[in-house]
Amino acid sequence: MSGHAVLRGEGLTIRFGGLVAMDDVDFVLEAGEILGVIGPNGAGKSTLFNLITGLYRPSAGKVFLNDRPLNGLPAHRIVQMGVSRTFQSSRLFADLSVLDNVIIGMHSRTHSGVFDALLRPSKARGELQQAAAKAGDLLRSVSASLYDQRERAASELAQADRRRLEIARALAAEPKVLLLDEPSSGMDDRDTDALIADIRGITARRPELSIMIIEHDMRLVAELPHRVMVIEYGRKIAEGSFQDIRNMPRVQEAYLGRKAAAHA
Ligand SMILES: Nc1ncnc2c1ncn2[C@@H]1O[C@H](COP(=O)(O)OP(=O)(O)OP(=O)(O)O)[C@@H](O)[C@H]1O
Repeated sequence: MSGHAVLRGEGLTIRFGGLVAMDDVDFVLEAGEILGVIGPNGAGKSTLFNLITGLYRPSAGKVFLNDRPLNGLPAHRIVQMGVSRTFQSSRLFADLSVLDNVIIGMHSRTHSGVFDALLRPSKARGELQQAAAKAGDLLRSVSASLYDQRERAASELAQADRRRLEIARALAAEPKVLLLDEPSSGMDDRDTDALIADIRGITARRPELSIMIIEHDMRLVAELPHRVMVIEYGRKIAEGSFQDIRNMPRVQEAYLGRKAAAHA
């Protein structure tokens, strides 16, 4: 890690009617860092990602990418600037091939549009061929088994491979920051171990990539993130190494309830 803040949130707040889903949250993500985001169901974790990626506009507060404010920018512009994400529920194009799903993830980096396709088809075709080669390389670098399945429709993949493909597609936009929303959901222990190894492989090849990862699987949270922040009722209640935060009474209460934590 470089100590340089790539992504920063200041005083992030959002209200939905009477509900304060995010309440004055500050965070910093350093270059090359993996930051875990944990908290009970409904705590506001996905809301945080939605605020960062421009799907939600904060009621107050700001997000900066390398000191440039992201507030008010449309979601596609934020992807172009270097923040990409996966979603809790699959957003893959189910009928398209694995390779085509990755090529679509690259579209913010390819320059031919509809007019090029109509008026300068050879240019568009050339770009597409390059994109296919690049998408193949990317798939291979994320997972050899995904690469072997590159011609299959996304809908035919096993659940764990779909999750891998979502990560590959998000990486296709060549992000500086990757946001992973519960990547291990629906996975058994074996798949989760493979996912941990995949993410390690990704960061080994891209040491500057910064990752925020929302997770419920504590094995993954214990192994991957350098630092973990804990959210409850839209507020940040703790931050530190997994070893530090796991024993904090405040964190145990959030997960177990006050009485149970006292007996834990
Ligand atoms: N668009 C919205 N309109 C109204 N309420 C919303 C909206 N988005 C989120 N919320 C509310 O904000 C709160 C936080 O939701 P969020 O999905 O961020 O929680 P979470 O921590 O990601 O939960 P989980 O772990 O179950 O995925 C919840 O009470 C949710 O109902």
